Amino acid sequence: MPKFAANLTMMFNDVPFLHRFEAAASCGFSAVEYLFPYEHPPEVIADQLLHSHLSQALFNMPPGDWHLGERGLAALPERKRDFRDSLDKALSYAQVIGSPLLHMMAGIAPSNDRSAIDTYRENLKLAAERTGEYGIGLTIEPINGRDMPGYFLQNFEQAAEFIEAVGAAHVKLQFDIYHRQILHGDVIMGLRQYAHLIGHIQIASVPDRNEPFTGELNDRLILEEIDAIGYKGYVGCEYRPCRGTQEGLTWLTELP
Ligand SMILES: O=C(O)[C@@H](O)C(=O)CO
Ligand SMILES: [Mg+2]
Repeated sequence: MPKFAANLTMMFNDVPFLHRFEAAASCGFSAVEYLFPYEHPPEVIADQLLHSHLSQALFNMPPGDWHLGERGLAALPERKRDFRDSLDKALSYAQVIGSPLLHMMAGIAPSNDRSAIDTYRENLKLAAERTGEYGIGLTIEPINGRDMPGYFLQNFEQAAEFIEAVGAAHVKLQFDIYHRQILHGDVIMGLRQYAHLIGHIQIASVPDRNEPFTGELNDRLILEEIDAIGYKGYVGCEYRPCRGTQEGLTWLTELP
């Protein structure tokens, strides 16, 4: 079976963010991910990781103003300056925290708009160069438009084209099984097709984004396939626990 990372944005929400590291470790996790660390100094987060003996799997670049509905800046032609600043901030956090991966969110923009596409390509190239200098991997993730209406990157094939056009080995696909199923279905074929591009995987039940093994997918087969394609990274548990996080972890403790 693959190794798992607790997603601290969605899991352990009964305690404040900085307490979730210890909570994850006490449930047996050896790694964590979350959307954004930026409300806390990176040194404080690095301390939490150290004290809880956890590795950082990944986090996202600053998304713009989340409360105003922004969901990333990479495809926004009028926000190129802000994108560069967000990249700088993410890199400085990733260095202190020790994150091997950064996820670049695209933002809300029409997927077929020429200027959004050109901006996204340009920003992806810039982010690839900068992360490369720091020895950090970069991911992009197709996200379904039901959860994130108007999100620019809603297609796995388009994501693969963007990655291949950059042609840098550290630029990878974030394969979120939940989004994949909602966007295209055919999860196992998707894992096989994009095995060479996958840099990070996340899992949740479909359609409710709860614990794996509670939705419409055969999660056992999917986890076996993740091993079969030779994926060695973490699988992020990016789901909203149905009741308590710890009580809902039987799917994980009962895995062979
Ligand atoms: O799937 C998701 O929603 C996340 O992985 C993310 O990065 C944006 O919310
Ligand atoms: Mg995800």
